[in-house]
Amino acid sequence: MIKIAIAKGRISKVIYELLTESGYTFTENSKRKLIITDDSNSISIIYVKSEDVPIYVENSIADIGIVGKDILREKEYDVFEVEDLKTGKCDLCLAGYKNTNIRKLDNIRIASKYTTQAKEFLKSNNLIGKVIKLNGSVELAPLVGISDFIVDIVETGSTLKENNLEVLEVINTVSTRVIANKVSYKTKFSSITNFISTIN
Ligand SMILES: Nc1ncnc2c1ncn2[C@@H]1O[C@H](COP(=O)(O)OP(=O)(O)OP(=O)(O)O)[C@@H](O)[C@H]1O
Ligand SMILES: O=P(O)(O)OC[C@H]1O[C@H](OP(=O)(O)OP(=O)(O)O)[C@H](O)[C@@H]1O
Repeated sequence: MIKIAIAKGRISKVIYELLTESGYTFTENSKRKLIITDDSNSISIIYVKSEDVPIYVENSIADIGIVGKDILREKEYDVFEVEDLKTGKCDLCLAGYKNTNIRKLDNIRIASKYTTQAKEFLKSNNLIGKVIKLNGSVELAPLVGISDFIVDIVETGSTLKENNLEVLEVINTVSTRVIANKVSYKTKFSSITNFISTIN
C-alpha cells in the first residue's frame, strides 16, 4: 500500500476525480474523513493542510505527497520532486494598484503568505523593503493600508479585479507536483511510478 498526503482543499478535489476516473473506488468516504483507503487497499490518503504535505512526506508518514509548487518553493524539504501533474495551474504574482511602480518607491511593504518568495523577489530586483506575513485574504492589505503590494496566487484574476488591484509582475508559475519520501521512492518504486502513471 502507498500512503499519500494530499493538500485538502482545491487539490484534493481534482485528485479525487482523477483517482475515481482511473478506477479507484472508495466506499468509506465522507467530506470530514481525514484518512481514506481505497476498496482494493492499494492506496491510503491523508488529507492535510498544504504547507504540511512535505512535512508528512519528509518524516515518512506518507510515501508520496501531492502539493502545489508554490508551497515547495517556500522552504527546503528533504524529499524528491518526482512529477509535475500539470493541474492546479496558477501564477504567483506581485500585485497592487494600477500603474504603481515598485522600483520608484522608497518604503516598500509587501504583504504575503509566501514570505520566502516575496523576499527573494525583493532581493533579485535589488530592492529593500519589508515583507509582512498574512495567512489569507491578502488582497485586503493594500485596501486597508498594511502594505502597498501583495505577493499572492492569481488564477482567474477575479479576486484582484474585485478589489481594484492588478498583476504588476508574474514572479513564478505554479502547478501541482508529486513529491516522494527518499526511502519510499527506492523501496516502493514500482507502486509509486505505477500510481503516478495511472493518474497522470
Ligand atoms: N486560485 C487559487 N488559489 C489558491 N491556490 C490555487 C489556486 N489555483 C491553484 N492553486 C493551487 O492550489 C493550492 C491550494 O490548494 P489546497 O488543496 O492546499 O487547498 P486550499 O484550501 O485551496 O488552500 P489553503 O489551505 O491555502 O486555503 C495552492 O498551493 C496552489 O498550488
Ligand atoms: O485569481 P483568482 O481565481 O481570483 O484566485 C486567487 C485567489 O484565490 C486564493 O485565495 P483563497 O480562495 O484560497 O483564499 P485565501 O485568501 O484565504 O487564501 C488566492 O490567495 C487568491 O486570493
